[in-house]
Amino acid sequence: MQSDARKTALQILIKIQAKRLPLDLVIEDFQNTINTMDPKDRRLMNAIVYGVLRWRSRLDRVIAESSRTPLHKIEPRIRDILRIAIFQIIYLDRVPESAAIHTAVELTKFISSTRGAPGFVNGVLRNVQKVWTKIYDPPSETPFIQRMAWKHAIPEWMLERWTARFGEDRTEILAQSVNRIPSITLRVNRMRTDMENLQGLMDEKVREVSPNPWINDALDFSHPEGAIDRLPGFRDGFFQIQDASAQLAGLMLAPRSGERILDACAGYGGKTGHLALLMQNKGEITAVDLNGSKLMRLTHEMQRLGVNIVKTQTQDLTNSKAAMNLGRFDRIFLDAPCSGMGVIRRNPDIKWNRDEEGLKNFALRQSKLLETMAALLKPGGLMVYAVCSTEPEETTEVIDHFLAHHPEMHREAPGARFPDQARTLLTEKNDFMPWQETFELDGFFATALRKTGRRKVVAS
Ligand SMILES: C[S@@+](CC[C@H](N)C(=O)[O-])C[C@H]1O[C@@H](n2cnc3c(N)ncnc32)[C@H](O)[C@@H]1O
Repeated sequence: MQSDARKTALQILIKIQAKRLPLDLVIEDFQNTINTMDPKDRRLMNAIVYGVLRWRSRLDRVIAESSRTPLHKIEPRIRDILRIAIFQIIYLDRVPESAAIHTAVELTKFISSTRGAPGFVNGVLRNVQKVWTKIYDPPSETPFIQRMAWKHAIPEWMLERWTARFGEDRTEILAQSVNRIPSITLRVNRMRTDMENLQGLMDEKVREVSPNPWINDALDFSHPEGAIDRLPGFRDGFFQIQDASAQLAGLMLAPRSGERILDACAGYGGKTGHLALLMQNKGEITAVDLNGSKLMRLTHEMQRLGVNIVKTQTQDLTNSKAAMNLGRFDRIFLDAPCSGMGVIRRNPDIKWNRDEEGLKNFALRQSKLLETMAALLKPGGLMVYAVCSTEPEETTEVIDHFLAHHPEMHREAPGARFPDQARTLLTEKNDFMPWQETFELDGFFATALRKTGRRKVVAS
């Protein structure tokens, strides 16, 4: 019988590759299967999926060196099986080489009807041990960009733009950091419990639990014993998982009890839960997303947290006319869809699913969303524009372009709710822009924009 861990890992990798779908969405699709796995299998499955995506181009180099068939001519599903096996041989000490090869051959029989496929996989993998140590690291004379791409498994186009912006030294640190496995951060639900109680509950089920240095009411931890929803206090709504960067962006909006808030692009409700907490569950939050099934999950999430001030609406917010049906808001959080290039360490598929053209398309969509938000914000109101990226197209350039066309909107420094210790993460213009390589935070961008008056219509 084929091990569930490897089979599920393979199915996830095939789906990501074939449909260019984001890892988190694909994992969602497999959640029922994952929930039935025992913790050991689930850990192995996670290690394989994330490991293969993290090191993909390096693993492919080993395949190319070990196979007589050129890499691009190998059937994509067989390529994924080879990547899974090579990842185990190189990175997972606990898996003997023979087991990695045997399970790869079994997987091949399971998914391929091509007669020679199992023999081909067996033959390639028998060569791996001989070749991988010779070619895994680049020769020292390799030019910088190619050396970084080889060593850290990062596409050259990303390294080129980072090197042009930051120089070689910082790019190297950034390249290393995107492959580090980050700790997980949770936000304590103060309506249900407190830090001390939750830390006590967590202590036995996770490792390295400690208060997050940037923000109050947040705990960092690693190596959860099982799935997050099995951790103590989860079912009781004691916490929500959310990186400190995203929490700091929520504090920039600083919503108050009784206000009318729009959570635009609300997704599964990470920000919604935080905003409701800041409002002490008093007032009204309208959570909007293009994806209705995400909003259904958001509704369950709010029930779990004990939040009852949220109503949801499935809507395309790039259509500013249609959005007027939502009414006007005191504050708006726009968590815009983006490349996610600040969170590669959590979503390593982003390395292989993005290109420069795509950044321009994101920027166009972000600009349209900002236009809608400008119309929905009450005079005197505040909005926060946020993306989990630090690429200029999606951050400063989008905002500078927007402000040039909206004299009624102004950047504003975060208010008193923003923690003092995090002010070092603000730029000269008061944009919040932490760097993942320096601060152990997700790469992020958020800016607060105040609407100071009505927009003047200029006669042409
Ligand atoms: C960055 S994610 C939101 C994450 C969420 N706010 C959270 O904290 O968990 C961006 C969201 O924008 C949604 N989206 C994309 N295009 C949209 C549009 N035109 N109108 C409304 N929502 C959109 C996506 O479905 C996705 O859920």
